[in-house]
Amino acid sequence: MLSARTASPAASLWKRGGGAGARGDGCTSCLEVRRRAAAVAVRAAQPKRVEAVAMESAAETAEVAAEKEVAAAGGGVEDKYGEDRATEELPVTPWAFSVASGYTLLRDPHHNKGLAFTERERDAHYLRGLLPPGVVSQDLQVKKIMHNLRQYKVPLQRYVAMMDLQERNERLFYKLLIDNVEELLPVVYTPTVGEACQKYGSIFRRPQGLYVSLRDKGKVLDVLRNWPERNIQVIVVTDGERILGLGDLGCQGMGIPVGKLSLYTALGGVRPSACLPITIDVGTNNEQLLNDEFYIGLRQRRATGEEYHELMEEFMDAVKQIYGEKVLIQFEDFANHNAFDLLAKYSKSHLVFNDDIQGTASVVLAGLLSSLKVVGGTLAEHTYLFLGAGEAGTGIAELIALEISKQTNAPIEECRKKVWLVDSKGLIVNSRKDSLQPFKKSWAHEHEPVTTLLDAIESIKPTVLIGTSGVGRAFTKEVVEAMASFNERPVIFSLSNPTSHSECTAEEAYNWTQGRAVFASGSPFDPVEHNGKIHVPGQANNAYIFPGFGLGVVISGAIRVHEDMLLAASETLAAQATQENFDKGSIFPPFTNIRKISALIAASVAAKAYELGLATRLPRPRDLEKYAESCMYTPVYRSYR
Ligand SMILES: O=C([O-])CC(=O)C(=O)O
Ligand SMILES: [Mg+2]
Repeated sequence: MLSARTASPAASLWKRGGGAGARGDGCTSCLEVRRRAAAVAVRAAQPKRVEAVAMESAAETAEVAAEKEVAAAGGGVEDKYGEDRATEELPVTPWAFSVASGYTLLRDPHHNKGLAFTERERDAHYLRGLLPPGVVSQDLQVKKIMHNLRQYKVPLQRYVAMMDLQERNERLFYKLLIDNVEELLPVVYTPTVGEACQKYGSIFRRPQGLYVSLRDKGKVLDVLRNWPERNIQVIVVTDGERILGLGDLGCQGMGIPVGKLSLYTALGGVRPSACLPITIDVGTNNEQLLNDEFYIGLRQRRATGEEYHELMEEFMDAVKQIYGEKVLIQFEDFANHNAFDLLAKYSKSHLVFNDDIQGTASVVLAGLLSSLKVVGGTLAEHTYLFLGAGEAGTGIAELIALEISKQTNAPIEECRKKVWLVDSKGLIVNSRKDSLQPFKKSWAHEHEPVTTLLDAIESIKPTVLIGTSGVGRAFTKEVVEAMASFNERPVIFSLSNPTSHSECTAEEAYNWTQGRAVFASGSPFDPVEHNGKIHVPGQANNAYIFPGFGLGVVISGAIRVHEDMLLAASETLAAQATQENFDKGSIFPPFTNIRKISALIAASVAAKAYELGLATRLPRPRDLEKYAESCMYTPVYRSYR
């Protein structure tokens, strides 16, 4: 049993409960109390952590109390999902705890409210004098921080300010992000997160995720145990080898899992404490970083082959051992040569999802489905040409073929023939088949060799051109004009990230097609005026998909990801684009509606998981959309009375 210990001189006894967990009533709050009590007991088995645990569990109890309040007031109780799993898995033990208060509370980002602590809370939690007398609302705090952020002219300064806020006051960070999503997405996500990763060593303040390095081989389980949260639902993991289109950034790729998971919470409503960012450090081949005195990772060239795969295997086993089989593991920004193999290998034994292959595919398919409402025809009636045959290119190509097959009942091999890919050596054709990497082989169609993109366009005459090459400005004026010469409304997607790697800019796409292009990009572009008309380019970024997709997986307790779940997500997103969006030039709904969209995506993904027999959360909630919404984290402050 964990005895209550004072975490700091200012800590106070909050509540004591002998055997509360043993009570048999089944209300949600009680389940939550039992789960947390059990989690505390498990953590208490690690003696040196007792103090931190006492603080944490007690502070969490404030949330539990607030949840009870919300429930008593007739409001929804958030964070319902995941409780059953924890209560199932962890033993129930009598317990007692104390709460962090005073100075410690102000420095605990999960519970700090800064000047928003009320007079009563200041009295109850030894905060008098530690704060200036002014009491402000959370809305005013948001207003002030937005005002301050807008003073910064350099995007990286905004990024650092946002990270500082996340470290200082988590709920305020998420409130800011949710309330100002269109303005702040480019700060915490692409393009700024790319620059942040490049300079991560210099701007590094506090670790925001878990680092698993080659040095931890044989001890990965212990490393994972050091993470303070037990009830993890989503992990985003990278090995930093292909960060956006920026290449190998080694250990500094950590900015990506951190950014992706903050969107899981802000856009998809997964609790921050259920999210775990991880970077696997096997070295880097980036000479500049190896010679950078501020580099934070292992100073060695990348481990490959057996050494690499042994570490990955140990990691994947450890995750399953600690968090069970219902934790979603999102692979992010691995290089092609590992990404496909890892996905194929672990999709048989783990709940895995590759955002760059599957998430990007799902959002682009959604973009294509809604483009059809503008350009006409069916998916099968169009011809697709890709520049770039890596994770995104082949992932999107496969999902297009799958959807065509679903719509037409034609065999998938036939449907693939509608899709052509160009890589660094030219058009992927049959005569190259023997020398192609395995993931490219199914795209080697019968055609004479063609070496340039322009020649491929002239020969194939695609109606849709998609850039997934990572090569900035690869869609030249000639390329875009060629597309416009035989298409009334050429569909052109420049998907590479960050903005500097986009195959063409929004302005170029509209100018070179006399405003006729149906354009979308991976990173955001500002609206463009062409001949008096304002075009608002859509952002075909996987951020539309993965937060809702992950929520759907979590709330259904799915144990595997199936491609039909990706198709369901695409169709749901596509259905959200309205005529009003099309009139403005975008084939996507604005990000301002993203939480609603995420709930819809979650509901359709969960419905598919139930249909496929992959869901374990039973009974199936009757109204999945309402259920998804009720599960979503909201960042309003709890009251600590
Ligand atoms: O992070 C993004 O903006 C999209 C993505 O997954 C990538 O480019 O690798
Ligand atoms: Mg990515």
